[in-house]
Amino acid sequence: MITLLSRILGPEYARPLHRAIVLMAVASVAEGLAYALLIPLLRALLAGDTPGAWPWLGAFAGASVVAVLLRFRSDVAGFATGAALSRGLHHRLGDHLARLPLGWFTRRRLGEVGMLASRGVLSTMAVPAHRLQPMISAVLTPATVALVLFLVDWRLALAALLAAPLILLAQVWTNRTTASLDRERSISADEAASRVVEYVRAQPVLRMGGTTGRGFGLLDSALVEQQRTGRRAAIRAIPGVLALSLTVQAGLTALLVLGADLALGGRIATVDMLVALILATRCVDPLLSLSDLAGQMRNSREELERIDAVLSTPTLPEPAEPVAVPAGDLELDDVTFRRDGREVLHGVSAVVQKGSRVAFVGPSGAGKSTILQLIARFHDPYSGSVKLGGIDLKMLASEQLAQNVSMVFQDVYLFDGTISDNVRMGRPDATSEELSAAARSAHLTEVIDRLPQGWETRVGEGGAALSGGERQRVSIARALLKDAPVLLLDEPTAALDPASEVAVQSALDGLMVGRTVVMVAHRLRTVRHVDRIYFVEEGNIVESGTHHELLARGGRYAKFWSMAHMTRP
Ligand SMILES: Nc1ncnc2c1ncn2[C@@H]1O[C@H](COP(=O)(O)OP(=O)(O)OP(=O)(O)O)[C@@H](O)[C@H]1O
Repeated sequence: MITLLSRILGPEYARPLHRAIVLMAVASVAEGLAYALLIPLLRALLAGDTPGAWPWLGAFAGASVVAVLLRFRSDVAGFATGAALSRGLHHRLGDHLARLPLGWFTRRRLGEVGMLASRGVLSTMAVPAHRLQPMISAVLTPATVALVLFLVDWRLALAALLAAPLILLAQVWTNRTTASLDRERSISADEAASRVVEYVRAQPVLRMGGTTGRGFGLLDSALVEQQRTGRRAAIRAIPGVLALSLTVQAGLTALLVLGADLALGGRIATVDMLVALILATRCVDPLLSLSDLAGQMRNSREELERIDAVLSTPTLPEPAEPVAVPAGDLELDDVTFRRDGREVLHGVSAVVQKGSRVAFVGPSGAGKSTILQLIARFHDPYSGSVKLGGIDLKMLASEQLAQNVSMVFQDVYLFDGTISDNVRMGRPDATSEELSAAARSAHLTEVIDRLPQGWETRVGEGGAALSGGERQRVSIARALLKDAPVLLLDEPTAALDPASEVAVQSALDGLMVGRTVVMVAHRLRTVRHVDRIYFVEEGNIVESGTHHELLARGGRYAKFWSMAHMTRP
C-alpha cells in the first residue's frame, strides 16, 4: 500500500509519508517502553513498599506523558500527510484526466471517476490519517512489551515472542479468506450504486412505459445482491476473527500456565509472574483489533488500485516538439478505428479542402460521429492518419488542436457558471464588445434579454437552467468567440423544436462563414448545399459527390434521400 502510494505520488509525497510512519513507530515503541516502568512500580507495590513505589510512579507518569506527546505528534503528522495525499491524488487525477482521450469519458466512466475522486481519495487519505497509527501500534507496542518482559524473566519473554509468528499466521490466513470477497463486495456495492442512479435517471421512461415496478425490480435485485455479498463476507470473516482471537487468548493462557509453573517451582517470584501477566493483558486489545484494521487497510488498498488503474490509462501521446499548423486542407487518410475490439471504420479516406463544407451522411451506426470524433482527436485512429494542413494530428499539442478546431454537437454541456463565463471559455481574454458581437451573431442576445440577470444568469450544472436551443446558442457564441478555422457540427439542430431550429440554424450559418466545416446530419435538407457529401455505410465511404451528382447517380445516397422524403416530406 505504502509502496503503491509512493509510486503514484512520487518522492515529494513519499518523504512526509515515510517520516510520519517513523514517528508512528517511535510513538508505539515509546508506549511499550513506558510499560517497562510498570515492572519496578508493580514490584514495589505488590511487595507492600509504598514509599519505594512513588519514584517509579512518577517515572511511569513522566514516560506516559512523553509517549502521549509522541503519539499526538505522530497523529498530527498522519493527518497532515493524509490531507497532503488527498491534494496530491486529486491533482494527479485532474492532470491525468485532462490528458486522457475525450473518447474515454463515457457515462459509466463519469460515475466511476466521481466515486474515485470522492470515496476513493477519502479512503486513501484515511490510511495515514487514521489507519496506520493503530496498525503500527497494534504490532510494535506488543512486540516492545514482549522484549521488555526479558527484564522480568527470559522464559516468559521467549514464550510471549513465540506467540508472534502464530498471530501473524492467523492474520495472513484471515486476509486470504476474506480478500476475494472484499472485491466481490465492492463490485456489488458499485453495481447497486449505479442502479440507484439509473433508477432515478430512468424515471420518465419507466413511468411512461408503466414499468416503474420493473425498474425497481432491477434496483432491488442489485441491492439484494449487495446484501448477500455483505453477509457472505461477514460469514467468511468469522473463522479468521475467531482464529486470531483464539491464538491471542491461547498465548495469554500459555503465559499464565508457564508463569504459574515457574512461580510454583520457585524459579521466579510470584510478584514477577503477576507483573508479566499484567503487561501481557495490556497487549490483548491491540492484537485483537488487528483483523479489523487489516480489513480497513485492504479496502483502502482496493480503492487506491482503482485510482492507479485510471492513472495508468494511456493518455494521447503529445509530441515532444509540436509542429506549427499551416492553414490547409483536412484529410482522412485510410483511417481504420476499433471500438471494443470491433472495427467500426474500415480504411476511410476523405479530403475537406480549406474553407469548404463537407457532410458525412448515412444510416444510423454507420460511423459518421466516429469520423468527427477522430478529427477532434477524441481518439487516435487504429491505423491511417488524420491530417490538418498536411500535419498529422498526433504531431500537434492538444492546445494547438483546440485552437484550430471548434465543435458544436447535439449534446451541449455547460459549466455551472454564468452565461458570460460559459461563452468566455471560447476566449477568456475577449473584450466585452467581442462578447456582445458573438452573442448577437449566435442569436443569444434575445435569450439574455429575456433573463432577469442577463449575462450573469447561472446556467446550472450541465446548463440545466436553459433549454436545448438556448444551450446550443451559448455553444455557438463560444465557438464564434474562439474563431477556430475548422468547425465540426454533429447534428446540432436535431433535437430542437422548429422555432429554436430556425434561430440556431441561422446562428450556425453565421458561424460557418469562412471556415472549413465538417458536419454530420440526418436532416438531408441541411446538407443539400455543401461542397461535398460523403455517404457512409457500415464504416466505409461508399459514395461521394455533390447533392445533385449523387442524386443523378441514383445510388445509395439517392435511395437514402428518397426514403427520407417519403418519411419527412
Ligand atoms: N462508445 C462506444 N462504445 C462502443 N461502440 C460504440 C460507441 N459509440 C459508437 N459505437 C459503435 O460504433 C459504430 C459507429 O457509431 P457512430 O456513432 O459513429 O455511428 P453514426 O453513424 O454516427 O450513428 P448515428 O447516426 O446513430 O449517431 C456503431 O456500430 C456503434 O454501435
